Amino acid sequence: MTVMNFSIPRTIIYGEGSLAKLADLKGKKAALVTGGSSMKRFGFLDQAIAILKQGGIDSIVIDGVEPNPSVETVWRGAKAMQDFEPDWIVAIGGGSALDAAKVMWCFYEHPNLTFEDIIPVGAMPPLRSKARFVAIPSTSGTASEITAFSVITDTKNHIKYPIVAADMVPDIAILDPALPMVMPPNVTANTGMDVMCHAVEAVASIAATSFTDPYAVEAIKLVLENLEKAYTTPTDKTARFNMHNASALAGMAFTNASLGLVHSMAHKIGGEFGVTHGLANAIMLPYVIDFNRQFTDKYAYAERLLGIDDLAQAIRNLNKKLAIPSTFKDCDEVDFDEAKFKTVLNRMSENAFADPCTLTNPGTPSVTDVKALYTAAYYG
Ligand SMILES: NC(=O)c1ccc[n+]([C@@H]2O[C@H](COP(=O)([O-])OP(=O)(O)OC[C@H]3O[C@@H](n4cnc5c(N)ncnc54)[C@H](O)[C@@H]3O)[C@@H](O)[C@H]2O)c1
Ligand SMILES: CCCCCCO
Ligand SMILES: [Fe+2]
Repeated sequence: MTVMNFSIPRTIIYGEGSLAKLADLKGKKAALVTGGSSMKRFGFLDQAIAILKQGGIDSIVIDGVEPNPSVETVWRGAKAMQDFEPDWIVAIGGGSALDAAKVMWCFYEHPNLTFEDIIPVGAMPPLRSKARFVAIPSTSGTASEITAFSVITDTKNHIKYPIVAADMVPDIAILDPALPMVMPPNVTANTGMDVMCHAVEAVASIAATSFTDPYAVEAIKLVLENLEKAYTTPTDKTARFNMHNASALAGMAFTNASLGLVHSMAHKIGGEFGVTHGLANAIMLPYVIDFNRQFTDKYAYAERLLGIDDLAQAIRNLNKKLAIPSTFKDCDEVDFDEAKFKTVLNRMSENAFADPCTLTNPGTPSVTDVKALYTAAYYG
């Protein structure tokens, strides 16, 4: 029997009003990292600055983190941290902001590293010699507030790299449902289906254990019961609270069990076309479940526990209620030009095959299998 590890943040603070707990941080200086538009617009960024000040902590803001954050953005933030020398890093926003902040933190603590140095799984050197990390998610969600992962895009080769390092698990996660409550319906839908995908892929993962399955199955249950409500009634506090917790629960599962082929493929089609991560996951998830059934009975395990007949069909039904298209061809979020799709298909399939998430897929696909799955998800 091999030695296993199960790690999650030391402290997870959740529920209405939990943002105020920032006042309990002990320290002198904090660097706040955010995308900036929604957190500024809805006042959460100013609230965080004021609460930190109450606790005696001065802060700077590193904003402008873009969706699918780039290496350039990470270096810009790391430089600002090297100049300010914070003892806390407070990331507030969506997964893009939280992910960018994690790698900024790494380059703040290790300024001589290159991005290529940290691409190999587990290659990042230890963190926390200069700062500790608080993550405050505004989407429900990528669960970057829980995970040992960060996804950064190399704009030179259009590849999204999942960076994997245990030290990147935040010290504190603050799950205040007031933040995701202001998400517009399309962001609610896309990020909510990312939660579903995290949970389903974690259950089917070859690294799934009795430590991870309970979190993953509970997350699937909460998404099935709450996502449509959060989408149709954005101010429903119970639905937002349950979705925000579902995101973190799924995160506790997949930060330890990792994911599978859907995420590998979502990373690479995201790098090529810029499609939103959760939307790409939502479109592809049913196709990959149908493909993976030949390798695993874990979908049937989850169906029995949840009392549902066909998980892939339940996901197709939920996608429809969330106005998520069943194919990339019908997806109007980005221009999925057919000629470009055909041109990049081979490269995208090879890159997805090489993505770390493929390692824990319940079965090993061939590059031809990946191409066939992209094609099925493109045309239907
Ligand atoms: N680290 C991990 O474990 C992990 C897991 C899954 C995905 N990811 C990565 O996370 C990124 C996606 O993050 P995301 O899905 O949270 O989206 P995001 O951070 O890219 O944000 C999407 C959009 O929603 C807006 N937004 C965010 N919160 C909002 C709110 N409360 N109200 C209104 N608008 C809001 C943002 O400004 C942005 O325009 C991708 O790069 C993906 O690869 C990381
Ligand atoms: C190896 C796990 C990487 C997780 C990335 C989530 O998009
Ligand atoms: Fe994801």
